[in-house]
Amino acid sequence: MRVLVFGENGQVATSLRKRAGDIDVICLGRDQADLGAPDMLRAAIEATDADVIINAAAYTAVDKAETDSDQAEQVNHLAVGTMARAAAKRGIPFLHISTDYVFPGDGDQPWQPDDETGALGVYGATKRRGEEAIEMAGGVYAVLRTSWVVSSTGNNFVKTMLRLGADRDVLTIIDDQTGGPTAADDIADALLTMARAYADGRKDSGIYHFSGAPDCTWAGFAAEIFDQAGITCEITPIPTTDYPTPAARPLNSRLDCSTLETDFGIKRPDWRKSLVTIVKDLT
Ligand SMILES: NC(=O)C1=CN([C@@H]2O[C@H](COP(=O)(O)OP(=O)(O)OC[C@H]3O[C@@H](n4cnc5c(N)ncnc54)[C@H](OP(=O)(O)O)[C@@H]3O)[C@@H](O)[C@H]2O)C=CC1
Ligand SMILES: Cc1cn([C@H]2C[C@H](O)[C@@H](COP(=O)(O)OP(=O)(O)O[C@H]3O[C@@H](C)C(=O)[C@@H](O)[C@H]3O)O2)c(=O)[nH]c1=O
Ligand SMILES: [Mg+2]
Repeated sequence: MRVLVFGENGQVATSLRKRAGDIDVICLGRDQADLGAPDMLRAAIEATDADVIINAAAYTAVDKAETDSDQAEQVNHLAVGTMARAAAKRGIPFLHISTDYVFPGDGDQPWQPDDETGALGVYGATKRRGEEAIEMAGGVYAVLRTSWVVSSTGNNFVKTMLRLGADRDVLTIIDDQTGGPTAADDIADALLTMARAYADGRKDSGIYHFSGAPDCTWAGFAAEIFDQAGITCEITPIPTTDYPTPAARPLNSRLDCSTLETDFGIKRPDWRKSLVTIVKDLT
């Protein structure tokens, strides 16, 4: 089985190669497939002999997107539509990754895949338009919404905490945003399981949720990171209102992941176990 991946150096693309096993995973970097160049995307899909396509490339700089919205729109929406239409034309199933930031974050109930969206910022809004473009393309697809992605490569909260925690005696960390930290390796495993089902003939399309368990706040996440890394750094829990950022973030990022288990047998992984490997790699 062969999988064509858009994205090469990101957290999830790196994990897809690492976790491929006997699956032939071919990653296209910016030089081979720039998401700003629709012709390159169409040409790559027209030429591929892959059984499944996964898009692991995205504009993920949440705050920067507020002032760089044209670029975020191109990468997270327009390019995704181009890929999905080209995949539909070839009859190749298209797997895509989206985010908890498509939701407004009110309430305290886990979001269901068919709940009404309402992004608070440009990043989330462009990611939602990308999902809609896939739904409209008419092919076989699955969108996997995940949250709080961490790994031993790329930029993420674990790396930031290991860096800041080593330097400071005290850190103020948001304690009223709740969600599920998710290891890129676990996302890769989920996507490869899904890819296998589609390569084996699955025809049902849909949006699914996938995040690590248990849900926690960023302060709770930081505490576990410091604990595992043996870092002594006091955490002062703060409300979001004390941490102003260009983009607003959802307070409630809990994702109900049950349909992924029903349809694909994929359970929520314990992020604390996946974190052990990441902390080991980074320390
Ligand atoms: N990070 C997170 O916390 C979360 C991420 N997600 C989603 O998961 C998916 C994977 O995210 P993650 O692996 O963390 O992302 P990263 O930011 O680690 O990687 C994004 C990748 O996209 C590539 N990319 C960006 N712009 C372009 C472009 N114009 N042309 C080609 N490639 C481009 C980057 O390439 P280069 O290396 O060359 O810059 C990079 O390899 C994304 O869809 C994201 O929205 C969902 C929830 C949380
Ligand atoms: C560095 C730092 C961050 N924080 C907070 C800010 C923020 O709410 C939270 C996490 O910081 P980040 O910069 O990692 O947040 P952010 O980049 O918004 O993370 C998001 O990225 C996109 C791509 C997604 O799709 C989301 O699921 C989510 O993972 O921690 C503190 O409270 N104190 C600190 O010292
Ligand atoms: Mg970030």
